[in-house]
Amino acid sequence: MNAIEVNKIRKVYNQRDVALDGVSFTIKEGESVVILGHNGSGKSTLFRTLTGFEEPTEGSVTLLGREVDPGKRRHLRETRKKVGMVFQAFGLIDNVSVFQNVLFGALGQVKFAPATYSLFASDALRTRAMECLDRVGLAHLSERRADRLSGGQKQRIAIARMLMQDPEIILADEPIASLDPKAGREVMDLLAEIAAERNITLLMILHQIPIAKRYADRFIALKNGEVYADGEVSVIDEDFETALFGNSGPKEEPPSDETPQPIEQEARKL
Ligand SMILES: Nc1ncnc2c1ncn2[C@@H]1O[C@H](COP(=O)(O)OP(=O)(O)OP(=O)(O)O)[C@@H](O)[C@H]1O
Repeated sequence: MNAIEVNKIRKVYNQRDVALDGVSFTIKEGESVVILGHNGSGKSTLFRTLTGFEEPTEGSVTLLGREVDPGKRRHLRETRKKVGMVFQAFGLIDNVSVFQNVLFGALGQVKFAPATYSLFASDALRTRAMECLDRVGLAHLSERRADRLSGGQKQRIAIARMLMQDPEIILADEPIASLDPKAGREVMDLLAEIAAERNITLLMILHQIPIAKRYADRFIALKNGEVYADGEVSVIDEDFETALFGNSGPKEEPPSDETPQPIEQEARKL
């Protein structure tokens, strides 16, 4: 089955700024795919349309066999429950414990407001939260406040939180852009292992070509809002990089100030 189907998506802002221009692709269940492209090529807009945070001007998106329609809120919420998201800026709640952060990953499945949530969470959910923490190797930090963690630990907690959703698709938007190389490799190893062991479809935006080649099977390159190339990562060479990014190569990301991106604020409301 196809996990993701993107059909002739066009997104025009302010009736003149074309961010996506007829983007189509399909991603099979269990595939691991990286989106590449220079700044402004449309990667973030594509992610926002995939999850219904942005309505395409034309075209359609289907996730796990269900059409993504921002107008149908309940239907969309059901679809999003199966889509785990990981962001550059982690999106954790700083002043509560690691355990509570992970528990909040199941918020879509219960009725309580976040403030009272951890008081009323069932034993089954608590046990699952500890299992998710254990899977990312950080069960021993469950009682620590989230803002007292390193960047790599924060991202692993964000992954544990996402696992509470039991996702079938993971969308990772520059998951290691704020991390040093060692922490970045650990997070990528973890994401890749989890995706492989659970047959989760993994779609990532990455800027580092060597990382993309190591962790994805396939790439989709965007250029000026169009699919410039789509194929196996093994074909990416220096000539291709130059053609895609110009002579300067992909832009280095500045260190993150951990300000949540708009999509994260939206995602937290779910
Ligand atoms: N809300 C918006 N209003 C108007 N134009 C927008 C909006 N969001 C994105 N754009 C424009 O759409 C184009 C694609 O932007 P997008 O953020 O999707 O690119 P990107 O590949 O994610 O870039 P980056 O790598 O810098 O994050 C850009 O020209 C951008 O200026």
